[in-house]
Amino acid sequence: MDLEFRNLTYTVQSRIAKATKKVVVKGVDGKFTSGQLVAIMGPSGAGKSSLLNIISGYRSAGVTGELLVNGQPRDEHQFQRSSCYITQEDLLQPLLTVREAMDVAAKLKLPRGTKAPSEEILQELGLLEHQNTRTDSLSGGQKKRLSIALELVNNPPVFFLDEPTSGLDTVTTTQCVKLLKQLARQGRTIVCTIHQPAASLLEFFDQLYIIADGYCIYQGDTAAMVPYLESVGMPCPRHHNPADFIIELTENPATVKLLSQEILNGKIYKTSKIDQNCTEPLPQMQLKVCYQAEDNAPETEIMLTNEKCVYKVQSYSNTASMCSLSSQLSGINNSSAWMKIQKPSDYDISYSTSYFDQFSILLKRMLLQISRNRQGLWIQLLHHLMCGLLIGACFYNMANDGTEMFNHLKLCVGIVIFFAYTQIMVPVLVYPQEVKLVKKEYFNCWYSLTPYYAALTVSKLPVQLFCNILFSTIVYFMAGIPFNVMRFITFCAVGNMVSLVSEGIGLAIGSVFNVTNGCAVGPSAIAPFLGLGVYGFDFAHQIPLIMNILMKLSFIRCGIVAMVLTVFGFGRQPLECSEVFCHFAKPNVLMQYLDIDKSSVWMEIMFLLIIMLVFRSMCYISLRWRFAT
Ligand SMILES: Nc1ncnc2c1ncn2[C@@H]1O[C@H](COP(=O)(O)OP(=O)(O)OP(=O)(O)O)[C@@H](O)[C@H]1O
Repeated sequence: MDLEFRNLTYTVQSRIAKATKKVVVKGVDGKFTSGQLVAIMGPSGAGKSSLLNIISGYRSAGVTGELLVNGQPRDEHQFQRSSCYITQEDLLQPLLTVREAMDVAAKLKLPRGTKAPSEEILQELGLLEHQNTRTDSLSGGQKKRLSIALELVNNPPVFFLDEPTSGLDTVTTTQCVKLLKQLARQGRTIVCTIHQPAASLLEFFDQLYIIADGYCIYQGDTAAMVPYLESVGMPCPRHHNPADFIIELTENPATVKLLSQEILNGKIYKTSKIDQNCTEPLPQMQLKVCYQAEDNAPETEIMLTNEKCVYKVQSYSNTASMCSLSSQLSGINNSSAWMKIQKPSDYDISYSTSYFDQFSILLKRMLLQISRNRQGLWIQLLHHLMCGLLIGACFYNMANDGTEMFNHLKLCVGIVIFFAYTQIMVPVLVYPQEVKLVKKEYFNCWYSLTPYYAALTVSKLPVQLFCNILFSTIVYFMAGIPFNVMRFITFCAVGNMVSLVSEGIGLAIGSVFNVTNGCAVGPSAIAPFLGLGVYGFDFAHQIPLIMNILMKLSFIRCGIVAMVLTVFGFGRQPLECSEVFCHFAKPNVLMQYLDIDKSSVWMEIMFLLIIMLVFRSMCYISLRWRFAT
């Protein structure tokens, strides 16, 4: 696939000062041809990653200009299916072995029943002997190769890599670039950003695209760069690394301007080969092209090129004959091109697997990861056990004492606050990192967001429900709440609902913000709900209307009301009274006093359900929004 971009501009807006705009990429042109290993180079902050993100489609907000594939305006969805983006950070699913990660990628990316080429790819990339190693135990170079291997599963023709050699030693860097060269030689377009490569490494790249201060200052064959610099009066000294030299030149803004003008900001391609334009097919070069379309491949690409000119099939419909004459071909100015033969019936830009398959594959993967996170499981279990015992001990055998009305309330409030605070912290702290990984997989068309989100929600339930029920059971029996099947079930259900709402808030925060100080953000997010929840028990008659409405939105209030109604409802007998008179011995007196006697536990649970759906929808929408930009 040939990639082309014209007049590409990328503008970012400061989040703090909205009026401040910065143009990061400034109206550049360029073309990356298939079968070539292309390096985007430039000094730090020049706009390399930004350019790569734009061309790959990883970033679309603030971008203007034209993006073309094989000379045609590109369809972003289709392009995403045929390209992949490998981030600078090695984003790999933790707690899986190399082989498991490959198998999951193959199941998600290939249609059901297709033989996964995992073993061949691992062999080719030198990872077969590490197939049983966990991804988090791999070395930097191995992680990079695994990132490439995962994307190779469905054999995309275009690879984008952001700084694939960063953090690697010289030997590993060379191995990595050699691998990329090999992939390019197999017919793929490989584009990567790279910091000043050593002279020996530079030779591996076929094409260089050099950017400085958002302008293109060189585009062309690697071998043509030194002669070009010489031709503009900037000869590279002998024994000097040309990559270092051109980067050094960018220190002077006037030189950047001059070089950018010379290359017409990327409109010109400098080549070391014989440069000859071919606009018409040459009759004497009539040739017959025969080919065999691969059965499983939705499309087959054939490049026709010789030293002088390159041809492309303009339109080709008769796939049955598998042959074509060069009279059907027409030359394209000054560029190499691909002959693209599509099998219309196989042409499909949707996912390779159904939503249900994606959901079940992702669910299995998540459950496997959860089950392997032994430390996390033990911490969660012990936390619920210890807190249950502690709260149970504080309110030991008080639940049936008519003289202890305020303790009854404290018990209900304490349980709700425990669930609210416990569940918000984990997603706030952990989810931002997961979002980056999910964005990579989503962008590379492994799966759709809906099955992912459904799997995420379901996968957390078993452990969460088990721990919550364990906590509720301990507190229920230690506090001495009289046993009643419905009361016990509702008691556990209310706790679980509060915990699910709280987790939803945590996910919504984690999906929007990359919070480094999540320990502060989690409690702060709960605080307004807590304030409104407690305010709601200020004997509601005197509460202004607006506060009345606001406090009804507090899930903590809903949780406390539901908990009180559960503990004192379901036909609860009058409490024991050890004194002459206990004002609150009859449960309905307490409920009247709290002004919740007309409330229904089922209504409160329904409110909790609605609030939970609102926050979980917010998380889903924010993920969609983040992934779309
Ligand atoms: N979202 C953004 N908001 C503000 N500035 C941005 C944003 N994205 C990029 N920039 C700015 O644009 C410039 C180019 O950034 P980019 O990351 O593309 O550079 P780079 O060439 O890849 O640098 P490096 O090699 O150091 O990674 C930098 O000055 C950066 O601060």
